[in-house]
Amino acid sequence: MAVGKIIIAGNWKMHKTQAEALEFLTVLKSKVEETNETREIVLCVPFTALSILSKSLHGGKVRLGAQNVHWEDKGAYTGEISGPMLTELSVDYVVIGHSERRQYFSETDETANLRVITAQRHGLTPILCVGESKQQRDAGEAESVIINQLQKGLVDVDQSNLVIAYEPIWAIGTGDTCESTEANRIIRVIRDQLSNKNVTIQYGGSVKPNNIDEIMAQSDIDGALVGGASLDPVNFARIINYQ
Ligand SMILES: O=C(CO)COP(=O)(O)O
Repeated sequence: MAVGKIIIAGNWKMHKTQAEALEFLTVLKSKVEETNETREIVLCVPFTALSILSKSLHGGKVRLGAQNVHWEDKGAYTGEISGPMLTELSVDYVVIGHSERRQYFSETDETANLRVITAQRHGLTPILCVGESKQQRDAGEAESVIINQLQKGLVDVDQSNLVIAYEPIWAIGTGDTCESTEANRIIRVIRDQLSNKNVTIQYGGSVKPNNIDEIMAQSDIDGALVGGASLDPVNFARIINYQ
């Protein structure tokens, strides 16, 4: 059904060597040849796989994404990566503010905001991740947490080049998917916060071949950000080719 452009993105997190990435791509390409052009396919891969995939994807229907970008173009920031380093490799998307970055690497709404603005300055499309923890949900705070993340994360952001991913933390990597109707309800809450109502808003958290059809049948869900199930090309292709 979808409101914004449909984008199905795989977030490989810290998985796959270059050799494994190429092997994956060979299988995936063969399975998405017939995929409708209105569905954008994105692979958000480790930095080390960007170069080789960039060469193999050239001109194809699969787009490349990174998993982070720093707000400075260069400098003494050990372990970080800059916008020009990504655009040189034909990267189009970048995941920002993922809950794993927030939880394990002290990423904040303020740094996520700087990264989103920087991504846009370089012509990259940021995929800003928001979502509540189990504790926050149980306390009835899901909406207020997400609204706060959006208000801080979207300061001075151009909403004409933006993707939001709603990823409830308790549903990530747990097999515990958020009910699709509930994901749709929260995504409407997110859309209400935006000035551009056509922003692509994805759902992420235990998306699998057996639940994607129901998720994508919802009125406001414009795609998925897929973790574990995007590591297998057959599973990921089934998700891309949802009914
Ligand atoms: O974090 C996610 C995507 O960014 C979701 O991960 P899973 O699909 O493994 O739950």
